Amino acid sequence: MAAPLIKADGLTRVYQLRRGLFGKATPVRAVDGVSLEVMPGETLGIVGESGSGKSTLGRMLLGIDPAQSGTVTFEGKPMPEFGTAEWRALRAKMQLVYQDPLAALDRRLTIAAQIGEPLDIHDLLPREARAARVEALMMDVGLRHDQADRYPHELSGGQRQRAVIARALASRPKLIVCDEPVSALDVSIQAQVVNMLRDLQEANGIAMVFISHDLKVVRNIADRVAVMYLGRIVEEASSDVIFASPKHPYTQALVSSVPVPGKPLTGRTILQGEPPNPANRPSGCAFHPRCPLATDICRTTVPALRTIGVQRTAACHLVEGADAPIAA
Ligand SMILES: Nc1ncnc2c1ncn2[C@@H]1O[C@H](COP(=O)(O)OP(=O)(O)OP(=O)(O)O)[C@@H](O)[C@H]1O
Repeated sequence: MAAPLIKADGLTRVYQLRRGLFGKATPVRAVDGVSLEVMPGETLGIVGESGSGKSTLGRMLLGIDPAQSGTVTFEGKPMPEFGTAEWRALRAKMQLVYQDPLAALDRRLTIAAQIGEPLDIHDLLPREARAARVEALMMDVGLRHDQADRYPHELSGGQRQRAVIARALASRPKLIVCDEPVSALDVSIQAQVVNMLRDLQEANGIAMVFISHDLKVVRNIADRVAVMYLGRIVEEASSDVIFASPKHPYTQALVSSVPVPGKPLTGRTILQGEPPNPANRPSGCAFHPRCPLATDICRTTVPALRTIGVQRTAACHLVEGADAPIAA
């Protein structure tokens, strides 16, 4: 079997949340013992409500946010420490695209200059070949030739994100982490940008971690989906399995809120209660205060992430058909 491109083992990140200048610091476990793998060319969707730790996990995978414990390996080697020469060299192979293209772009540089930046930083192409590569990248993402000399503020939000994606592709990365890449865009163009990303990722065999709170978008792009709740993965399976037969009550609630064209929204499971506060983690299963099925064990005992059948893992006491717990 092929080896994973990137592998995370037991990743944990704790922030100290301080209220006011002299307030007592409260530890927030933004990411709590997360393990995952992404195969070359595969797209892993990461979903969950705001504050579930998706962005922190994405940054940790790229080595931008350090782990308190746990490891990341890329192509079988440990992730070098952030900021070192080894880490910078590896950045050509792993890119980040996040929500706000205006913040990601330098407003004083033209679009063509910025798309070509990685080629210069990593010294990837002779000067003569650079212009042609930038032009090809612009075409790939659907930008016009005459937009090369424009500045970011002269483009629409969608065009800016296309430029950011072209820049991310310039160094021929093996992995792109996309953190809510279309959430800030007009709904009418979200699908276009997602379809373009999927086509480019498939054509170039790039692995992708696609972070989003929007399950409609994830369904359209991910091969596999990991569902996060309060810093932990609570269910993971292929996209088909997650959307056709979610097992964890949290996943069921998320999936049932996704509209399916031509189907009325009946039988929906509405998520009860407040979104969770990571600084105040409930005992037992962190989802139990909102879970319609919670029993005594859910209030007292943290459920282990277990394999369910052959294709799925889930962390829920009530899911049946479970095999042995996965080793922590
Ligand atoms: N730099 C930081 N300092 C302190 N706490 C942080 C920091 N970054 C994130 N957190 C906290 O960690 C938790 C997880 O945040 P994170 O942004 O990773 O979640 P998310 O699922 O991506 O949410 P969103 O979609 O709102 O960005 C939150 O409670 C957040 O407040």
